[in-house]
Amino acid sequence: MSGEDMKLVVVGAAGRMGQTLIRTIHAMQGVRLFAAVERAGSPFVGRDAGDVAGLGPIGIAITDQPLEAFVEAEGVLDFTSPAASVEFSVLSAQARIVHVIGTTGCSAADEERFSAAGRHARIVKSGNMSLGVNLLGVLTEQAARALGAADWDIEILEMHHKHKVDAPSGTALLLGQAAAKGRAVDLDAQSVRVRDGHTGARTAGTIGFATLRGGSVIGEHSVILAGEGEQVTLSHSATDRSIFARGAVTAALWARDRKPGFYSMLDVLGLS
Ligand SMILES: NC(=O)C1=CN([C@@H]2O[C@H](COP(=O)(O)OP(=O)(O)OC[C@H]3O[C@@H](n4cnc5c(N)ncnc54)[C@H](OP(=O)(O)O)[C@@H]3O)[C@@H](O)[C@H]2O)C=CC1
Ligand SMILES: O=C(O)C1=N[C@H](C(=O)O)C[C@H](O)C1
Repeated sequence: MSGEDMKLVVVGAAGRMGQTLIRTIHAMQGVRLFAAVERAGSPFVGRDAGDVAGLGPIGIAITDQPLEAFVEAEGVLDFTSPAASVEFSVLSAQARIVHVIGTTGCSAADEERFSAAGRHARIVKSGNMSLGVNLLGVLTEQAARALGAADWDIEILEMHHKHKVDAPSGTALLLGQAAAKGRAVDLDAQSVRVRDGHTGARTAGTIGFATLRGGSVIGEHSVILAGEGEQVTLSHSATDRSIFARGAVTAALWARDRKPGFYSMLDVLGLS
């Protein structure tokens, strides 16, 4: 275990999560911001990362040269877009460093690329980096196992801010996977992602998703288990993005001394 502060790069530094990560690194022990990256052509390139994050100047100019930053750093915190995260995973494998990926909306092909990068990098990826949601996942799996599919219907409801581009949220899918695991079924085969028009009655055993978007909502998730004459609702409300940023930094510190691999927040939190 190194006694030095872990040198971290934030990619997507000017985004909602990028700025939160910069403030969180500034406030946490054991880590320091080494570089901040935005895409080539971004108006934020060349600006002071601390200024952009609302901290005031910290002497780190946002760069559009990720590899130069990665080879000198120990970890990357990445909340960007699926295409960007795939590119960054190739670079983090080249640099053989820690890569924490919070990006959602990734395809199965993207996941294969991350897994391949995990042969050289230490990748931690999760649709939600908060302790609360990962605990909710464990509770969802237990509830789904205990309440049988013949009598209990599972619906997952989420709401996020109006800027969010993917649906269902990564968290909703994480919770759906947990419910499917509890029921020992394949989520892809059982999920109902959209309902519209004359849908017919609900098929027993399916796991339904409903998506709401509006305003500045950071993240609201509920897992509803609906039975005859009673309902169990498990839910989580995010009121501050720092919960995701603290989780991401914790994941980077956890992965620092691990072997290359593809890990989840459940591994980091000891909930797997
Ligand atoms: N797992 C978790 O706990 C959480 C996950 N998320 C996920 O994180 C992602 C980002 O969310 P959010 O911060 O709200 O989104 P934003 O759009 O605010 O931020 C994304 C940032 O990444 C930048 N970016 C995109 N492509 C590149 C690239 N190739 N190189 C460098 N920078 C790039 C964007 O720049 P530009 O605007 O120029 O495209 C933007 O600044 C989403 O997928 C979201 O769902 C969010 C919160 C928690
Ligand atoms: O885009 C967001 O904001 C969030 N995205 C993640 C998701 O898709 O679940 C996590 C969190 O809910 C915020």
